[in-house]
Amino acid sequence: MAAAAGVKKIIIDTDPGIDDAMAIFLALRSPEVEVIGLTTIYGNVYTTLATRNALHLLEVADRTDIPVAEGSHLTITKGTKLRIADFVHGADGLGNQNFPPPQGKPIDMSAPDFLIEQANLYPGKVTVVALGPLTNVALAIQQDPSFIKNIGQIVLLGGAFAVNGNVNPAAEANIFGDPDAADIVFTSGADILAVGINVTHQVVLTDADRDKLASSTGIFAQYLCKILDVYFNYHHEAYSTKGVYLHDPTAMLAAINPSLITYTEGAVRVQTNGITRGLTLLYNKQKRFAEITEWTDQPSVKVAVTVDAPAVVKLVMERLMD
Ligand SMILES: O=c1[nH]cnc2c1ncn2[C@@H]1O[C@H](CO)[C@@H](O)[C@H]1O
Repeated sequence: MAAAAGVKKIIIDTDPGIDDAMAIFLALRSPEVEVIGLTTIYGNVYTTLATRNALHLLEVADRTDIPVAEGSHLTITKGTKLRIADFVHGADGLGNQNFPPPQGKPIDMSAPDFLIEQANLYPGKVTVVALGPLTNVALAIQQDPSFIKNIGQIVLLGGAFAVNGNVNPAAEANIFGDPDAADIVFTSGADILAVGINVTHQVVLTDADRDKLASSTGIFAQYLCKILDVYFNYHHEAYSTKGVYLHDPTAMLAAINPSLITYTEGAVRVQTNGITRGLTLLYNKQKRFAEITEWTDQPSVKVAVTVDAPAVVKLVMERLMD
């Protein structure tokens, strides 16, 4: 599909994942962006299954023209003990539906190499929307010193800024998945917008919204209603909210239309060990500390603070029911 001028090119780094599936479909239904690739990562599922699910979702959407590049199977420190959130998304990552295996295959290039290639090809024009742990993005930063200047923006779903996490009171799942990678990304100097669960927990798709989705004949609405049960059940058990949090769709819409959120700026560091491993801490730079520390001269990133939640839910509903 040829892209019109002014359309933002995006690469979705993803661990599908039920809310990832929603975010991917949302991007495919958004005229403001052109999805130029998916890269895969562990998180909600292992990387091999994330790749399979990414290919499957593109087949459901009839968009097999979009390449899928497989990402890292290990953390950036070569850790093999991964925390996989199959209890949120089902063993298959997509609501235990036993979908047939996809026909397609990933391209013959790793996710970090694909990110670097596309950033070089369209300098300043590509947005990475990172919906899982940040290993692939950190590897791209390490492998190519010009990546941080060639990449347009990195919009990431991650962190719990001044609120409790969702893995434990300290940490949000994507940052907890690879805290070392997250710290590399936050301190890289790239143009970064972090959308944390302090924001996404304000965006709830209610049981009534789901019923409305179910009444739509749109292919995405029909497909999502099949896989959403597991995600709703998990939320009913784990939270007292009457509905599910729209983490990945909110980050996707923040990338598509930044006016849906407001943000603050400052340096972000990630705790990489101890009981607060995965904690994200924002330094607002309002005090000039005399002492030289790990915070001194760190670049500023954008951290989302408010969201127009009704507008986000409305867009999600409209575009997925279309
Ligand atoms: O309770 C949870 N534990 C682990 N992962 C979760 C939980 N809830 C949602 N997610 C997944 O992690 C990201 C947001 O942190 C989202 O991508 C969501 O799918």
